[in-house]
Amino acid sequence: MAAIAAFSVCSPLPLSPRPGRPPIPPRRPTAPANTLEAERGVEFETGDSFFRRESAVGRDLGVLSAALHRRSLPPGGGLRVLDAMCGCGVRSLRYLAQAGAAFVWANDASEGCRPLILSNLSGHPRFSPQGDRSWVVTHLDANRVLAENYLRKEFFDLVDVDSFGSDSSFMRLAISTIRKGGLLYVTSTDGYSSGGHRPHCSLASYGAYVRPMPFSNEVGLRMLIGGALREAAALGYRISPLFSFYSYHGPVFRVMLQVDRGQLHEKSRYGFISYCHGCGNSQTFSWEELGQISCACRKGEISKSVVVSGPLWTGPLHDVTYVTDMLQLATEWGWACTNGNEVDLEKLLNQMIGEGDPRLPPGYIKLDEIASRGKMNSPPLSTLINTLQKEGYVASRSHIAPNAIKTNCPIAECIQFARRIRCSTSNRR
Ligand SMILES: C[S@@+](CC[C@H](N)C(=O)[O-])C[C@H]1O[C@@H](n2cnc3c(N)ncnc32)[C@H](O)[C@@H]1O
Repeated sequence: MAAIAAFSVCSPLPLSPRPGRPPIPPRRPTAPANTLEAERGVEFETGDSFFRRESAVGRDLGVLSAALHRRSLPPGGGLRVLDAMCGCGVRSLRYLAQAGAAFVWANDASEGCRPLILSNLSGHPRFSPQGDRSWVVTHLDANRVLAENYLRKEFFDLVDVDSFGSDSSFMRLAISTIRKGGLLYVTSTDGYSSGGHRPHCSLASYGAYVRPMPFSNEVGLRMLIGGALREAAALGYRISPLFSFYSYHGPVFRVMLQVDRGQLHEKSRYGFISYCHGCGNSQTFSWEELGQISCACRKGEISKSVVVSGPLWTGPLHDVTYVTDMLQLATEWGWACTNGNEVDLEKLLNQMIGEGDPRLPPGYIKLDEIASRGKMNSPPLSTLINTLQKEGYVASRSHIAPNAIKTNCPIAECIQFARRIRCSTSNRR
């Protein structure tokens, strides 16, 4: 920390706005032409920056969360956002224009993005009527921006770290820079680690030894939450996932976490997931139970096809009440319906509400797996879900895999139900 402190003394970073400073009209620098984009009515240029149109839904979800958080702040407390890897600045712009942020710090290591970011933000006043700065743009390593704000005790309500690869090297400082009860929005594109193909890398980055499992993309989200939880605990904080989002464009794993002081209330939500390649069942284990598995394994009582990954987050992927509020806001804003290239947020958020049921264990089963294990054609997904629910099980779709179900019904019984559905359909023909 001493080295960081010394660094910050000679920092060229803008400090907090000085009271009474008069507003300076923004200068509009020139941005590269022909790269105009629009998201939910907000226009911006992308130039040569790293920009993915497919990430618009991740930005929509971030903006909805930021707006909900702004509503929860005490009167007079404006929303402060740190967009640590802003690219062309689209998120910063949307946090200002759509979520009503009072202040956004837009940072990207690439100085080449500067004209673009300035141009995109220039439509938004740089100073509030009270003379407070509304946004600043810097080009530093994300960790340095986080460290300098932390050292100056300048905290944020939302820190957005939209990184390439693993986000784990930014996690500690990002958590430290968040106001009590604030939000951390993190992204990882490390699909190899979540797929179980690099267990030593997942161990190094997230503290989890991950083995190949059929629901590896859900494991990726759980690995990300588990890694954040571990870092937070070391700093004396606890985190709770508000929503988790996987997108196959990348692939990209995003989680929105609420950060609070103190220990995790529910310790049983951090443990191990086992999967049996032989029978298809999965199970969760606490630290204590893991000891029993390895003991049983040594005695040859557990099939060799069982793999165990962890420790990971084993609790719900989403907070159902929170996602319901997001859906309500999306509906209020007219974002719930699909519009051209935009993702159908209503469908996505409803799927998240279904799969956030705390009674659902981690993992999902693809219909193909049910069909292949039962040696039959796949039953219709919605019919199987309805049947399982009528039989008293919890069942929902997964936003991660469109042809999969999440259920607390053991796979052998699922196959029986699927077989009955198939038989009754063919009898009706
Ligand atoms: C995935 S892109 C960001 C995209 C942007 N958030 C959006 O929604 O369009 C990641 C960005 O991080 C920047 N970057 C990479 N490493 C960085 C670091 N260590 N610190 C700050 N920025 C970094 C890159 O220049 C790149 O623009």
